[in-house]
Amino acid sequence: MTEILDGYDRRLARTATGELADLNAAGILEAADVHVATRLAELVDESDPLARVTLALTVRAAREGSTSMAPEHARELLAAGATAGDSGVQGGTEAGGGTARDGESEGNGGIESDGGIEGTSTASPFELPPTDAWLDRVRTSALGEAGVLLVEHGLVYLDRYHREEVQVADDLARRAAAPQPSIDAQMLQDGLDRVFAEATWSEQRSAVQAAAGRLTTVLAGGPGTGKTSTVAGLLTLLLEQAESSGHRPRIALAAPTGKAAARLRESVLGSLAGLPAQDRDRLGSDIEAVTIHRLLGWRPDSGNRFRRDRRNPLPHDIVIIDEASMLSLTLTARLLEALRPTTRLLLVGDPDQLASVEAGAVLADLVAGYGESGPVVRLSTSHRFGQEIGELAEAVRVGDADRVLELLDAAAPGGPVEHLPVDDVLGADEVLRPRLVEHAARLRDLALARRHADALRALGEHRLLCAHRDGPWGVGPWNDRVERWLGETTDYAGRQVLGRPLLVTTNDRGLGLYNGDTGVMSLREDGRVVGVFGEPTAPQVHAVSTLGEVDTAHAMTIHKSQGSQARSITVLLPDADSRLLTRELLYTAITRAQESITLVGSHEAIRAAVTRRTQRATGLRHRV
Ligand SMILES: Nc1ncnc2c1ncn2[C@@H]1O[C@H](COP(=O)(O)OP(=O)(O)OP(=O)(O)O)[C@@H](O)[C@H]1O
Repeated sequence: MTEILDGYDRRLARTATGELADLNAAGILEAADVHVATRLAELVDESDPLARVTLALTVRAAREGSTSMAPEHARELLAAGATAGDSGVQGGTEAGGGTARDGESEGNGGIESDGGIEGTSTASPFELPPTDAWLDRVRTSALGEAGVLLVEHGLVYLDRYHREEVQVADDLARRAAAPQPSIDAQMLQDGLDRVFAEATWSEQRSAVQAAAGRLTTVLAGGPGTGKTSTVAGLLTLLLEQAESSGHRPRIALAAPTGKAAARLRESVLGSLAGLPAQDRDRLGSDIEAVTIHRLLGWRPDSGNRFRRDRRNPLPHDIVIIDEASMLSLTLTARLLEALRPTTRLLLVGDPDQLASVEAGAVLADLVAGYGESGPVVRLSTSHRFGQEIGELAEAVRVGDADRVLELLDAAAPGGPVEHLPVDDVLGADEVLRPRLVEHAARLRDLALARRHADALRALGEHRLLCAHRDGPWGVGPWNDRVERWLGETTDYAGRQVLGRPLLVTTNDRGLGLYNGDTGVMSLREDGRVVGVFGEPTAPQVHAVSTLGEVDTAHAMTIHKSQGSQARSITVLLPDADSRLLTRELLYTAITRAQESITLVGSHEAIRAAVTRRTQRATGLRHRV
């Protein structure tokens, strides 16, 4: 959303001059974009204003999740800025739909404006030449000559992301060209007949068959399509293959977040439990899943480099990465370079979900780039949802807004799918208040009774999800509202401590708590207030004084909910013109629900969400 900033807005880069200052004042560039671009342009003595603007727009694109800048997006962005500037209207729409990212919903630097930003300055639209001439000028500019900016596939890259995209594509190509693992075909067939004996498992069976003979596999599928069952089946059959060689393969299970890693371990163990005894026992129960950062080994001197790399690769024979939709380009590059040439890699995830917080949309790119060929194996039948949620999720996934609205209109209140078609958020209070207060009160009662496992179980019963952090549809006000309602409804006045749902916002490896983990404030036997986290089967109890940064989580953002599920989900959708409202966001929210989903928002908001795609300019899909 393009905004006109007033002279006191913190988003203004005070030292900016010329065209960058104008674009900053028009709200097209943030102060950070201007600072980075100015510094890099100074380093190479760039004198061409067009090259400086291109650089700043490329920095902006990276901040918004793209690995490169697409000229047509930039053109639309500037045109929207000019419109906003001419009319002095605050908050024009961003044509071309820059990517709505976590940074905005999470940090929300006022994107959903809190009002009060006056149109006191005017946007000075920067005249862009025709695209070919523009890209030629970038190529021959000082920034282009110095390799700070690169032009390829009609996109403009910052050097780092270009390098990483090329590396990822090269590493994948090298792995595809290398000799593939040899397999005892008869043993594999016998194993598949045992593990996936019933006809309903044919998709998983084909997936394991394909993956068993490959160094790299991308296993793509929506929720409940049997991805974990495929992973469990593949692992046990690969272990069986290795038995005759006497070498037990080393296996790494990892995910981009700690929460997803913990869930991966639980679900692989759960899937193993359903296998015949001989296959279940082969893997054993001492499997561990870790974050990719931990797998690669943190380095205190670098946020982007790891102890494991080409010179010091991972010792594992099989590396499985779950929730691969959250993989950024940089992390993928680091992961691939840390694999030995003979290590099998299985990337598992749902390409239709929200992409990573950082630049890149690796899983979606690989699936789009390879199509149905190459290393991609797709699972398409969901075995988890009831029919209603499954149909709704599928209609959203394919972008059929009419069908989505038809399903919502036909849905009965109290059923697995529910729609509260309100324009004004307060219009939903009557339905939401009892639901939210009941859940919060139950958490509080269980905490008071010191029933930690039950409190964690109750946490997974319901979740309120928002697109934004702030504003009327945001997490902050809804957390406050639930606490106020709870205070009004019960004899607990003021802010509630016991039973307060918690969301961890930083990684604490010492405590084993990770960004995105959820827990409950509870009471220990000795009467101390503690935070309880983890699985109900094995609650982790930590004194409140030892906890790092935690937020209240009566409500949480859809971004933060990625990788987790709840029995029932309520989603607050913002106004139709919110740029965060995209198909990927709505799909991710709906697919968090195991048994029931309630969408709160107008028909226009739902239509806008289904039709607006997250647009990330990335070149990986053209390279693979
Ligand atoms: N082909 C199948 N036939 C019958 N049941 C299946 C099949 N595939 C999966 N299931 C069941 O569906 C449920 C979900 O499967 P699984 O956990 O493997 O899916 P998933 O894709 O990993 O889900 P998510 O990513 O949402 O966790 C499990 O209970 C599993 O036993």
